[in-house]
Amino acid sequence: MTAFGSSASVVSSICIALGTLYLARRIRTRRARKLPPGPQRTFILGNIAQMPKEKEWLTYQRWTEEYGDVVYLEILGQPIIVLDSLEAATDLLEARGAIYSGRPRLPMAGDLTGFAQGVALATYGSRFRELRKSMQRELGVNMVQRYQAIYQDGSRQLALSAIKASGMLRELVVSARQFAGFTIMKSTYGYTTAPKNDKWLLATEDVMAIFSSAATPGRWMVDIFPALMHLPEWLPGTGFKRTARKWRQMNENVVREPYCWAKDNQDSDSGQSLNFVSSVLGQSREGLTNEEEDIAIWAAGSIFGGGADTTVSAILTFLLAMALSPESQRRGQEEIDAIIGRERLANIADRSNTPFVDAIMKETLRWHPVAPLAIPHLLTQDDEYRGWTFTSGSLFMVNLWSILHNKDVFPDPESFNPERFLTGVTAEKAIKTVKYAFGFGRRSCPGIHYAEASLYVAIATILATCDISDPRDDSGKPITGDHEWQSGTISHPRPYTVKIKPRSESALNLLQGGA
Ligand code: HEM
Repeated sequence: MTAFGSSASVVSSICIALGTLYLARRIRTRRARKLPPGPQRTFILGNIAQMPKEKEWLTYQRWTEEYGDVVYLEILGQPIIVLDSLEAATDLLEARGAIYSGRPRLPMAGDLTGFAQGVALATYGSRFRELRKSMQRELGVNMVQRYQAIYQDGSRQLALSAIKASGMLRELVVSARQFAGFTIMKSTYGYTTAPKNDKWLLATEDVMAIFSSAATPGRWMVDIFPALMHLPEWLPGTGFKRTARKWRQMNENVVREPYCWAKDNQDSDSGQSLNFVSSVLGQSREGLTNEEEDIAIWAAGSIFGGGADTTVSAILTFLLAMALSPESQRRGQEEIDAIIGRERLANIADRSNTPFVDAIMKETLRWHPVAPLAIPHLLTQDDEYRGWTFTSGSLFMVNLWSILHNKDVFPDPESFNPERFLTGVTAEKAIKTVKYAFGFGRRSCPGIHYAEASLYVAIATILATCDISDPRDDSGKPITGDHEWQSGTISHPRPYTVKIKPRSESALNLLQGGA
């Protein structure tokens, strides 16, 4: 698929010429300002050639050692500032959240394909606030307790399918996806996904692949020259508009269809009252206005968008960590045996009584953060910081990976060590810092309580019932220490296998019989 047809028209040539002049002017203006240090830039292209293609977090961390914790980059005139310390990230994204909470505008993915209707790419403004309010009301720490039975059901299925997937490369990922899909679709819409090839999960996977293509940096000319968005579709070279129209329809379908299903089924046996949509609908006797319904549809859709891939990544990181760290696994199992016993499976309330298992979850989120660079924040007003001037429209990336591998807070950061949250002089600081795995300020993850509750139940269920061992990479070689993680906003471990066996016959019975 091409982003911009090969018959690149006169129109695009004019746009490129005008755009280039515009960029050159912007760059000249900016040169007069005091900017943070960063790698040497070239005229117009800026730092394009130096931008890392994989394990970006390591390159940014290396640049920090050279230039300091605030690094300035520029691509085609777009300022990008990398924040590599907790101090800089909280100073700007939290303390000055009122002006550091925008999101980059992605004309292809956001405007044309419609992803900016969801929370993660929404422009910072009144609609965004309504979306966040709806999510925060329904996903608060107490509200997620109502999904208890769903987390438990999903976790039993996850443990059983992980046992079946033992030693297999692809099936483990399928099990983790099924867990995320089941828990989210059930708690958001009351819909029970099919054990295999569920129509909505398949459609959602297609739409997530569309998002990856639509949001690929540099792929779409319209992302560089947003004015192209307004060209009519009949003009040669505007194939991207037809592609976007088709994609938009698919995107709208995956958020609207389950919502309509939930609405129709909320009083029947299959649609439970304990789901996000029925709860939102239940708050209004007269029915929702069109605006309220739009918020409900996209807030619900954002749960899948924000929660599915992140959960998969965390589960895969946890299983690998357990295979690589048998001592942590054994201590987690012993704690569960002693506190919860072998007669039932874990629930959310057990979390406060099982500090080591809770620490395994925290360490999973720290050891390799699900979103190592979070999602870029956009500055919406000129600002000054430590004597530097940042212009409105600058993008701010936080190197979460680096913050969560800071040796002063997390000594020996490469090793998986849940103990760091329980004892030692840095434990308190470690607990405070690890919450930033969910991002910063007004854009921090609204699913934090949901994610922690579902991950805790899944981790505790697997530890209680399974033994995990023998990690191998995709070529069958044993993994002994280092393993690689893939690039992307959501980063997964590179494909691997582990052996997963039931701990005992009674553990298997518990999984098969339900708690
Ligand atoms: C292990 C699980 C998860 C992790 C580590 C995680 C982490 C993050 C991070 C780092 C961000 C970006 C924050 C920023 O820009 O400063 C984010 C945003 C977001 N997350 Fe999560 N997340 C997880 C699970 C979830 C779940 C379960 C949901 C839904 C229930 C969710 C919904 C969202 C949404 C909607 C956003 C966009 C927020 C906005 O732009 O205002 N996430 N998440």
